Formats: sequence, structure tokens, C-alpha cells
Amino acid sequence: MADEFDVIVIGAGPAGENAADRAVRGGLSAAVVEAELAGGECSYWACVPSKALLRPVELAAEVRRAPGLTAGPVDAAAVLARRDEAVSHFDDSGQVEWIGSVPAEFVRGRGRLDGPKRVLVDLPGGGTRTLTARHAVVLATGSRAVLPPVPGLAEAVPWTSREVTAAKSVPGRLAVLGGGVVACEMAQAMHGLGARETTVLVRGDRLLGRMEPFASALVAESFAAAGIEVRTGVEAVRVERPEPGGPVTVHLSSGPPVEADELLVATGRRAATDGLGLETVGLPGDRPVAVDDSMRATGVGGGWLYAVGDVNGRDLLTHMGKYQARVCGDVIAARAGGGPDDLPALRATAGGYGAPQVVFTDPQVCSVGRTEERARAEGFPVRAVEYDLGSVTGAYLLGDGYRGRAKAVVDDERRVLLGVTFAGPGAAELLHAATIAVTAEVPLERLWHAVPSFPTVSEVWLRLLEAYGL
Ligand SMILES: Cc1cc2nc3c(=O)[nH]c(=O)nc-3n(C[C@H](O)[C@H](O)[C@H](O)COP(=O)(O)OP(=O)(O)OC[C@H]3O[C@@H](n4cnc5c(N)ncnc54)[C@H](O)[C@@H]3O)c2cc1C
Ligand SMILES: NC(=O)c1ccc[n+]([C@@H]2O[C@H](COP(=O)([O-])OP(=O)(O)OC[C@H]3O[C@@H](n4cnc5c(N)ncnc54)[C@H](O)[C@@H]3O)[C@@H](O)[C@H]2O)c1
Repeated sequence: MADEFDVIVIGAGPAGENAADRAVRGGLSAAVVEAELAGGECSYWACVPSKALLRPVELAAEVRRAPGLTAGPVDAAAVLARRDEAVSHFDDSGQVEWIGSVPAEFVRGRGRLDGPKRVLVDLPGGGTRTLTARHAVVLATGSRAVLPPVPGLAEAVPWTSREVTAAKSVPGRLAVLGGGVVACEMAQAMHGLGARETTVLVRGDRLLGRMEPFASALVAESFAAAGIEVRTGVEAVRVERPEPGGPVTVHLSSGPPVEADELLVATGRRAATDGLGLETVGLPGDRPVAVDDSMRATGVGGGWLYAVGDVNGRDLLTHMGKYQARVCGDVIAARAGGGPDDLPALRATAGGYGAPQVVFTDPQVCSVGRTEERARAEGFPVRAVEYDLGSVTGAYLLGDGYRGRAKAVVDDERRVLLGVTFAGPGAAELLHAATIAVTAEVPLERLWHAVPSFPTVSEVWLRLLEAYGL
């Protein structure tokens, strides 16, 4: 059977769904092809379950900081049950229905390119369906966890982000390889749910290596206080697991080996391009699909191929993938209709200076724009100011021993913000104000008139501006 649509989207994660939605809003027809579950990694094995696991752990920490309240042990079984609800028990019928309501045609199966504007879908029951696109094909296939080539690691069948977010029980002893976002969030969630011996094995010299160093230090301090062991400067050199599912031993470049009941590997992700047929359109199949700011794949004749979300390797974050997808769907509709395709709203430029991101640890770490190190490396005339969040009355009132810090990186000539980082319990909701200030390049002299309410944590904005000299 051959079918023709204006736009064919491969991958129904948050990015693919949004690309289809915007293209249809622009007057085009669309088909969305999905090999596993509509909603993608984010809904079932990433953002949603990880935050469902973290929230009670975070709340217990909040309660412990509040005088007069007592936090009992977290009921792991209840938290896992709530997580199951949050992932709809791996039933994607709600998402499939939503795609139908766009309206777009949902096609279940594994899609692959077969030359320009042609997509072959391997159907779950066998057989292949051929789809052709009148205007565009959008790749939105996401990313997959990487297993580094450590001897014995693959044979040990460790957990990746998929298994830890879908865990049916909590191991007593957990070793975590990696020091990035997945490692930190999941170490904290599992430890809070009962993994009494949790050991994080970090190759570099600190956790969250892409964040401001003070944020890494605050998370490390919190982990130490909670009893999560962090070993920095260590490489896994060999992994042993004599019995499938039994204890696992990680041998390290220095120091004693770590024995655990489960090993989580959280050492980054790679674009999901396997078997996607990129070679049939002249693209390499072993790397993210490079795109321009309209999300059009570079190096493909005719300009009909686009890539949004994790698969283009730009910013591996759901909100950034969805943002790219809105631009992509709109720009495809504009180009199909012969309208102007170069309006500012038709270019995804937000990632270029540093995407907003929240790490949902306790303390939360959130940042937007450039770190001081990056701003200096890019040659900006930088002046950075910091302030102790715990000294802000609104933060002090949140609980005993509130620990946090904020930093603003300022372009000292233009007197606009290049980046902002907050680390502290409940800091996540501070981030969007920073995102607006950084994105809109609000001059500090204007920001001075944005008066934060008393007593809120946002008063740190005033303190940062005072520290700068206003
Ligand atoms: C543990 C964890 C926690 C995270 N937490 C957050 C968070 O809190 N906030 C945040 O912003 N980001 C978070 N992320 C990142 C976020 O999950 C990704 O950035 C996001 O899912 C990317 O969306 P996407 O649509 O590009 O890809 P995905 O969500 O990966 O969706 C891609 C879809 O394409 C399908 N697919 C792949 N190949 C084919 C094919 N050939 N044919 C048909 N279908 C195909 C897949 O089955 C999948 O459904 C987290 C990631 C992890 C691992
Ligand atoms: N809250 C959120 O926004 C959130 C949560 C989870 C994941 N994510 C996104 O998902 C993506 C993937 O997360 P991640 O934590 O897997 O990747 P990451 O890139 O954040 O961290 C990977 C870590 O593994 C280390 N590493 C790499 N190779 C290694 C090796 N061979 N041995 C030991 N350590 C090694 C790196 O130094 C780094 O510390 C990130 O880009 C992140 O933005 C976002």
C-alpha cells in the first residue's frame, strides 16, 4: 500500500508529536510513525518516571528541614506504584488518541528512509508500508543510552536509564557509573527509596561537570550528608557479574573495587540513527543528524529532510526538542505555502547561548545561558557575581539549614546577563525569570525595576544586582 502525506514524522516522542501538530496547524497533512510507544522516551523511561521517583524523596528532605515535622521512611512500593501510573502502565492509547485528534495519521512500526521523501515502515505484524512525503520528512527518533567499552560491562547486563526508571524494586546496593544528570538524579532517587549503599563513580573531578563548579559542590555536599558515596577521578576498567542478576563488581583505575546488587550506567547518549536509512539520502549513519536553525538537515539535496529533538544532538532536553519541533513544523508549512520562511519565529536560536535546564536533585540545580567558564572562553568581557541563597529571607524561611547559591554572569560592557545558575532546594521555579532575562537581554538597569516580592527566594535577584553594584 502506498500513502502520500505532506509531512511524515518518524518518531512520536515529544519532538515528533509537536512537529506534526505544528505542520497540521499550518494546513498540512501528516503521518507519525512510531516503533515503540507514542510519547517517546520522555513519557515512559526518562523525564516522567524519573521525576515521579524523585518527588517524594525531595519532599521528605523538605520535611526534614521543617521544624515540627517528621518525615517517616519513604514507602518505596507506593512510589513505584505512582510511577507506574505516571507512565500510564506503558499504555500509549492516550497519546495515540491525541495524535489522531491533531489530526495526524498514527502508523505503528519502525520507519526508515528509502531515498528522497520515501519512508518504509516495517509493521509490527510483518510486512512493510511505503509512505511518501509531498513536502518533508522529519526525523525525531531520539537517542539511546551508551554503554562504554569496558571489559565485562555489556556481559553484566547493567541497568541504563530505561531499567532504573522502570525498576520494579530498589536494590540494596547500587553502583552508578557516570557523574552527569541521569547519574545524579537516579542515584538520589534510588538512595532515597532504599538503596542504602549507593556509590557514584565519576571519571572527572566533580559531579555535573557542565554546570558551575559551586553547583557541583553543593550537590556533592548534599550527597555526602545523605550517605551517598561519590568517588571522583576513577575509571571503570573491568566489570564482573558471575551470576546473571547476581552481585556485580566494578574494578576501578584506582582504589578498591565496588560490589553492588545493581549497576546503573549513565555515561551519556547517542542519536538513534541505527537502521534509519540515512545512507540512502547521502548522510552518515553513525552520528547526530546535523541541522541548520530551521531544523533542516544539512547536506541533503532538495531541502526536504528535517531533524528535531535528541537525534540532531543539539540539546538533549524535552523542552528544547519541542521548541525545535514548533519551529520545524511552522517552517515546513511556511515553505510549503510559499510564504516567507525566514521570520525570527522560524529559527530555533534559543539553544545557541545555553539552553535552560533543571537538574532535579536536592538541591535542585538550574541554569540558563553560559557558565562563567564558557562565557570567558567565548571572549565576552565577563564579570560574575554570586550570592548565598541561604541568606535570602525567603529561602531561610523554607527550612532549617537551607543551603544554596546563585550566580549571574554579566557582559560587563553591554550590562546584560549572559548566564544565571541557581542551586538550592526549590530553585527550579526561579529559572524561568532568568531565562527571560537572558533571552531578552534585559539591561541590568531595567532589571533593577523588576522588584521581587518579600519574602520570596526571588529576592536573590535584588541581591545579585546589588552585588554587581546597582
Ligand atoms: C532518565 C532521563 C531523564 C530525563 N529527564 C529529563 C527532564 O527532566 N527534562 C528534560 O527536559 N529532559 C529530560 N531528559 C531528556 C529527554 O528525555 C529527551 O531530551 C527527550 O525524550 C527527547 O525527545 P525526542 O522526541 O527527541 O526523543 P524520544 O523521547 O527519545 O522519542 C523518540 C521516539 O522515536 C521512536 N523511534 C526511534 N526510532 C524509530 C524508528 N526508526 N521508527 C519509528 N519510531 C522510532 C522511539 O521509539 C521514541 O518513541 C531525560 C532523559 C533521561 C534518559
Ligand atoms: N533533568 C534533566 O533535564 C535531565 C535529566 C536526565 C537526563 N537529561 C538529559 O539526558 C542527557 C543524557 O544524560 P546523561 O547523564 O546520560 O549524560 P551526561 O552527558 O549528562 O553525563 C554523562 C556522564 O558520564 C561521564 N562519562 C562518559 N563516558 C564515560 C565513561 N566511559 N566512563 C565513565 N564516565 C563516563 C561523563 O563524564 C558525564 O559525567 C543529558 O544531555 C541530559 O541533558 C536531562
